[in-house]
Amino acid sequence: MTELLTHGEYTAIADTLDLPRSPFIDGKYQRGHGPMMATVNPATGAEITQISTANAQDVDVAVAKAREAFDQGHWSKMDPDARKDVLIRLCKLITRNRRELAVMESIESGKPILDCEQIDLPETIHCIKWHAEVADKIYDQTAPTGDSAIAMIVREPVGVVAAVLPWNFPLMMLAWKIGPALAAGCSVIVKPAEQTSLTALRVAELAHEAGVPRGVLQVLPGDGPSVGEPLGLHMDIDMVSFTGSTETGRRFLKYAADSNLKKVVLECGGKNPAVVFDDAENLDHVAEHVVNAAFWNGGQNCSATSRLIVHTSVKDALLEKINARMRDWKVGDPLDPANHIGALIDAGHCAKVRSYLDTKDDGPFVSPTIFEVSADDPRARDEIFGPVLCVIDVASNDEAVQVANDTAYGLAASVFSAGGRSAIRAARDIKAGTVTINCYGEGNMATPFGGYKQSGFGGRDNGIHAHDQYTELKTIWIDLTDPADGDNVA
Ligand SMILES: NC(=O)C1=CN([C@@H]2O[C@H](COP(=O)(O)OP(=O)(O)OC[C@H]3O[C@@H](n4cnc5c(N)ncnc54)[C@H](O)[C@@H]3O)[C@@H](O)[C@H]2O)C=CC1
Ligand code: BAL
Repeated sequence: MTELLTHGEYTAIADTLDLPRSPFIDGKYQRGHGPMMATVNPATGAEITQISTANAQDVDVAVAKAREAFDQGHWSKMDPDARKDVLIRLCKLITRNRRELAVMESIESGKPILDCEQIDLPETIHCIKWHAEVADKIYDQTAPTGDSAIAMIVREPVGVVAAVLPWNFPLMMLAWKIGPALAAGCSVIVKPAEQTSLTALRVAELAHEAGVPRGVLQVLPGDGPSVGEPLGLHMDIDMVSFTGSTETGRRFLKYAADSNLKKVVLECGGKNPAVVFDDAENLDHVAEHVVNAAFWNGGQNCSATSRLIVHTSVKDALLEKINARMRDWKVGDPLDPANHIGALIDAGHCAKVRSYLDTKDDGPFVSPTIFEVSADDPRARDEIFGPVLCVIDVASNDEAVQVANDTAYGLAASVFSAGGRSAIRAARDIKAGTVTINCYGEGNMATPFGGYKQSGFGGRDNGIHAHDQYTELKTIWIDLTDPADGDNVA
């Protein structure tokens, strides 16, 4: 585990960061044609720097460069083991610069430095490495055609990919997209969320230093309408991989329909249940997982547990333990390694989260909050995306599963029960992309992540399955019959 520095040492690093300030296009930072945009420290409200943003004109240039790079084949047709080596080099460069990246991430996103150092940075490196290692281990197939033909089913990189990212895990979501996309041989244009551009820009620079050819990884900072929309509508982008709100995800489906039917993969919102049955064992363990799941990253996590659906018989005992644990979650300055919850991303988001709470305080910090509500209360139905846990008590285990499924979302869920069969039955019955039993988690890099219903569309991040997103299947049919034997035309 990364050794932490002191609050003062992190502040000193923050004061001396060399910050990227423009789009990264064609292997270098270039001034964009959009307006200058302030990037702001959510914890202090202070401007960190001004960033030159991209606009539709820059999107056109970046797409042309990405296409040129793809068609030249220096990356897309590079031997997979050579591509792997370059990506491993990138991981080494990220590791060498991890402290700088962790601080950059913390001051721009409000995430606790503790998480940046011990979760986001290690996971980012692990993700890119994992997919790099896959690059030279995926085999193509041949189909069962019989003796008269051989049909090869080959994977080819999908082409030019736009990765449109959220602000809640700027580096990790970057890695979830570029890891498999670059490993597959695609050219990638990243649009970071407007609140969090810095680390994506810096990683693109490091990727270039590692040997990723120019045009293969480009980063266009800017807002949704100025950069996201032209990417979504572009006629020469083959695919969009998006993580963010369901509302914006829906827009990308429309953009695709209105342009070139580009492939769209969406990882969207959630209202994720933790279901606690009457036979749940070790309520301390349950409380620990529920608290982590609800409040990690200030609840700004698409897979955060935001509904605790608990059998009446264990509710009071469990809530007592949850309340006791919540007190350990310190909220405050993200650069202080003692804090577990930093600042929420911006004032607009704080106002949204607070509109569900009774508190009248303001400022960027929101303390963890628990409500007991009925299943139809808006707090139990809307994605609040803050450190807020709604508790719904139920009279039976069957009712718990029914309430768990009573949502438009289906990203993640957890089931706590000592009964192996009933827990597995519940895991099968809950409509969600990831269901954990007697723990909370998103799986690991080897397991696919994505949602049912309005939580997702078109594919999965992570696991070998992520590579399916970024490849097309091509059939190459070879006729083996001898023309001299007669008419072979099917
Ligand atoms: N699934 C997840 O991981 C996330 C969910 N959310 C949810 O979404 C809510 C709103 O947060 P936002 O930052 O507004 O999310 P968003 O979905 O609007 O933003 C995600 C990305 O989409 C881009 N975008 C926004 N509008 C666009 C448009 N018209 N065309 C193309 N691209 C566009 C943004 O610039 C950003 O890069 C949050 O309160 C939360 O409930 C937010 C971030 C991540
Ligand atoms: N937790 C990973 C995906 C997301 O929250 O955006």
